[in-house]
Amino acid sequence: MTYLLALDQGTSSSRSIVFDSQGHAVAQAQLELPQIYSRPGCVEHDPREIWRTQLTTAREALARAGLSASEVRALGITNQRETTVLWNRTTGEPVHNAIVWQDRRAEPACAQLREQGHAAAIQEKTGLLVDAYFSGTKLQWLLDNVPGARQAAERGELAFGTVDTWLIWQLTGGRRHVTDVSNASRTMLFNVHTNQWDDDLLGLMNIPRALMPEVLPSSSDFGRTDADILGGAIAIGGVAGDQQSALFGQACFSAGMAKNTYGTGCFMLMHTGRNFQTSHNGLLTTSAAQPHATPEYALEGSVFVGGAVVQWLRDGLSAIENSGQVQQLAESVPDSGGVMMVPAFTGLGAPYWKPDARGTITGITRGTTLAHIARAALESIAYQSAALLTAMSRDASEAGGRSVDELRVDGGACVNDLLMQFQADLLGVPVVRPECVETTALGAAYLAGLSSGIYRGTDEISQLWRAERRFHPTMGRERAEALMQQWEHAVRQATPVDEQP
Ligand SMILES: Nc1ncnc2c1ncn2[C@@H]1O[C@H](COP(=O)(O)OP(=O)(O)O)[C@@H](O)[C@H]1O
Ligand SMILES: O=P(O)(O)OC[C@H](O)CO
Repeated sequence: MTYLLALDQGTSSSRSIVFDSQGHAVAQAQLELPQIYSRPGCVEHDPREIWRTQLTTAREALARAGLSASEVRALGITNQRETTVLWNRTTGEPVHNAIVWQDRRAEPACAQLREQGHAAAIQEKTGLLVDAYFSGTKLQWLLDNVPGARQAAERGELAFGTVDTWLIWQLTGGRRHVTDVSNASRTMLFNVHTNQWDDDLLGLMNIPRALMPEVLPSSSDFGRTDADILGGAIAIGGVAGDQQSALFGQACFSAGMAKNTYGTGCFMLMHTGRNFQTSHNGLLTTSAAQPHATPEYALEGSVFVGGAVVQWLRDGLSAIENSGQVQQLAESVPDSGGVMMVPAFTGLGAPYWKPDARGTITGITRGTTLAHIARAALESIAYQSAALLTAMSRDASEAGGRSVDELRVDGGACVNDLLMQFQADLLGVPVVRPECVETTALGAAYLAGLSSGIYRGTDEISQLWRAERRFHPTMGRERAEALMQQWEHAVRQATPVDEQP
């Protein structure tokens, strides 16, 4: 049997999974990553902790699988995206904590870019809406605020990287400073048409080019691990940002194929093939994981509060003791009894982009019980995701592309059958849960398997993808559309008057 090791460095934890070449998880290990909330609106990670936790889990996963490094054909890396690390090339020491994707400190720099009228050109080149979410203005902040950083950067002494780049630097003992196109596409510094760093964008954000890593296709030679790190050298053959990696792990390789990950938030991506499509419906365009040098794209939308609404039922309302109980409670009533919940705890993300919206529960009557609220909470995950799919379908049809005919799902909350059935009902297309829901890590393993010759092409990977359960829509379209209208009405109620259209 041939094995692949996937490193999955997420926001809240570092995980490593050993897969066999058939895509079955053989062993895994996971460690939590400490979050550092230095000031309101700021979220940081210690880059050394990122490395320590990742390395520990990689060693543990290999030990649990009973494998030595020489029995692993290749290693793939997938990671939380946009999170920005800056370090000294000679000492390998970070000059500051990593600035995490959720961190809002770069908003003033983004406001300036918007006021100066650069938003349209940035969207055209990068596919992104100008926002503090992306790495470019985070890096600009570090150069402007860490004493001596700008001068050191101009002397070529520093290196910038997203988390993949930082991990590869560590794994190769500082010999490789590289990233892949899907991670580069989240920096707001990368031209997704030419697959090159963009000098105009680097100039706009005042970033010396000497800081930037080499960009490679997602399935490439990213170097070999130092022999003493994992007990032998392993080829690093695949790298992708976590959402693009999940799209790859779900075998969504062609236009119109889409996946939704139901974690703390929800991330929906639809492949658009080789067509770069600018969204007119509140979505981002991003580089898909690219096995070859040819650019491939996806539309992406994110929901800030997905499974987190279930955590709120558990921790905020004490309505359940663990997330698994939500289904039983919600199923104890036939429907939400007209209750609608909009979990805009931190505003609303795509496709609404309402930062000042706040959570609301509407439609409460004397007969409303906790079960109705639990059901409405669960349904809110599906409503938000349905709004994303509607936006994607609009974008696709405006561009004359293929619309989605099934939605592949993964992430912690996709185990909830009630949620998946309601999702299918709202969408009017089947929702399909694969046998392996570890699709993020699996995507990175597949990318590594391609470059190391285990798979001849993506067709072979498509053959390995297997559905565990298919949820077919059973609700009439009229009813589904009426429910979506009620949802949109509830969204307006959750939105401050000055943000309403
Ligand atoms: N049975 C369930 N029904 C609904 N939500 C669930 C269920 N089990 C877990 N969740 C939710 O899934 C989320 C965790 O999923 P996970 O993919 O591990 O998230 P992340 O990668 O964002 O940390 C939590 O928000 C949790 O509330
Ligand atoms: O680490 P996750 O799963 O929360 O994903 C983070 C995303 O990549 C942010 O864009």
